[in-house]
Amino acid sequence: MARDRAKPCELDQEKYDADDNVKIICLGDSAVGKSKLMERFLMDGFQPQQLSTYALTLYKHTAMVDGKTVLVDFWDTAGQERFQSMHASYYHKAHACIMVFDVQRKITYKNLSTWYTELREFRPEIPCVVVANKIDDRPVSCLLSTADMKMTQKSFNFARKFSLPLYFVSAADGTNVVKLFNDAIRLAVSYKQNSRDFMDEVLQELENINLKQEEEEEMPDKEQPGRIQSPSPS
Ligand SMILES: Nc1nc2c(ncn2[C@@H]2O[C@H](COP(=O)(O)OP(=O)(O)OP(=O)(O)O)[C@@H](O)[C@H]2O)c(=O)[nH]1
Ligand SMILES: [Mg+2]
Repeated sequence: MARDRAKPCELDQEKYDADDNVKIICLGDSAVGKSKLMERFLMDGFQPQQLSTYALTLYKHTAMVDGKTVLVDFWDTAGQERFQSMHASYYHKAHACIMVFDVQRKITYKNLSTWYTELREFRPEIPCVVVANKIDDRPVSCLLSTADMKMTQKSFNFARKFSLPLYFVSAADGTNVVKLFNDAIRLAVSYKQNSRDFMDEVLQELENINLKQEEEEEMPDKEQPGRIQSPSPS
């Protein structure tokens, strides 16, 4: 964020030149590591201080997808109970969702179903990925042992139940973070390009009408068909 704030002009230029833009939202209980994951991806850093997101932080990122510039808005919100039912505008026109839980705290895994139900109320069709964060806290070899693998599959079968991709990541050491975010961006772009979501079409239509009106207001002298033009002095 700080980086983007320091270069507002460049950002505007990028926005102007971008081939596309997408919105990706992040959901999950408080302290699962939503903000730290964004920090790791966007700034390649990790400050282990314990600051909860107050209400909403918007991170802007430019990505290249198949040779095209894509502007990505990452929306990060507080997962605290007092905010647990998100305002509808948080979901508004989102193209993908990253849903995070903490492998150390079972309750954050259990609460995924509440987050998922709310997500689907507002965005029934957008791609959603499930993220098991903080795998650095437990030995990775443990996750890979046969016995533990069974436990992992059994206890984390939420993703399988809803056919959602599952990523084991660590914001602290960076494991899988770049892959997670790059995949999420691709899913968002592909959803935006291919979706036949009715609400999206209606909203796009309204936006086009507004743009047309704005253009007409900006160009009042534009030649109107059938209008009589006074001869210009030669
Ligand atoms: N060990 C370890 N700690 C992590 C990891 N990711 C986050 N944390 C720690 O978990 C705590 C919460 O991280 P945040 O990113 O602030 O959590 P959040 O989901 O944004 O929380 P809210 O803003 O309250 O919703 C911090 O103390 C982080 O240092 C990780 O991958 N490994
Ligand atoms: Mg946060």
